[in-house]
Amino acid sequence: MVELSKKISKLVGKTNAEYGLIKEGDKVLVGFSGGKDSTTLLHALKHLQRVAPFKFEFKAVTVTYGMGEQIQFLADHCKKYEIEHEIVDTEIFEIAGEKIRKNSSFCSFFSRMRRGYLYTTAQEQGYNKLALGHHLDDAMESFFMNFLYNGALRSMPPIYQAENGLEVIRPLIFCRERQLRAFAQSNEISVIGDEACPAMRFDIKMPHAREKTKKLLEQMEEENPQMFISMKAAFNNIQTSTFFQKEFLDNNKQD
Ligand SMILES: Nc1ncnc2c1ncn2[C@@H]1O[C@H](COP(=O)(O)OP(=O)(O)OP(=O)(O)O)[C@@H](O)[C@H]1O
Repeated sequence: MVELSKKISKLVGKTNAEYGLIKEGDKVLVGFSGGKDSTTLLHALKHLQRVAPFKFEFKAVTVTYGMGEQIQFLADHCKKYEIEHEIVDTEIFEIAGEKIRKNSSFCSFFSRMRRGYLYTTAQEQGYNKLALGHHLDDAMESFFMNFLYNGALRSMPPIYQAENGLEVIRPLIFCRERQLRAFAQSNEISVIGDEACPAMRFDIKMPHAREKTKKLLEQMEEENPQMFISMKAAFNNIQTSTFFQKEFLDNNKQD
């Protein structure tokens, strides 16, 4: 059996209760890339199944891109830990090559297409939730990328509804990336590397904005080790009437 740290299991249980992520009778499809995040997610859900006072089922699904990925070890991992697993083979790589050039849009194309396959698989097989392995560092990176490069204040919610009614959930959203890395290392679980997009396994560089944002956050945290605590609190303390957007300023009174 794997050792899940108390910190991770507590955080996942708390997040689950606070946001109503998984409930009695849910059927949850788990996006399993084989990276440290989704691998931890599988084991966190396995643990939740053992300790939660409600029953739910889940299955891991790996989407391949038609890039000759070697993923037998993912199937082996799931078999070893008695986790149901399915591989959905696609030709995303070929379609991407035809549609876009080798630049940063490659990564968002991959992720949109992959999400599409996961939504369809969930819908076709009667799953009502899709769980993804995003964590707090992902949410903060996404916030800063949108803030600094895309002109939007947006991040990654713990739960949202996709167009087809499927609920997408992020049980690890309050875990730090380093906790997930430590989980994989201490259990000697082999995982796929941390590339921000599958194309990077080949000859495509990490998108400029993402790379810059990651570095920026690292530097900021070195100077202010409490930074993530404050940022997490800020995400729960959104004062919309202090910005420039007109619809939030109607009848705006401030002390
Ligand atoms: N090929 C895939 N098949 C199924 N689900 C995937 C796949 N790739 C990513 N996902 C899901 O989407 C989430 C976010 O993907 P992303 O590539 O941004 O994360 P990541 O940091 O590489 O995570 P991980 O460490 O789990 O690979 C993953 O945690 C996982 O749940």
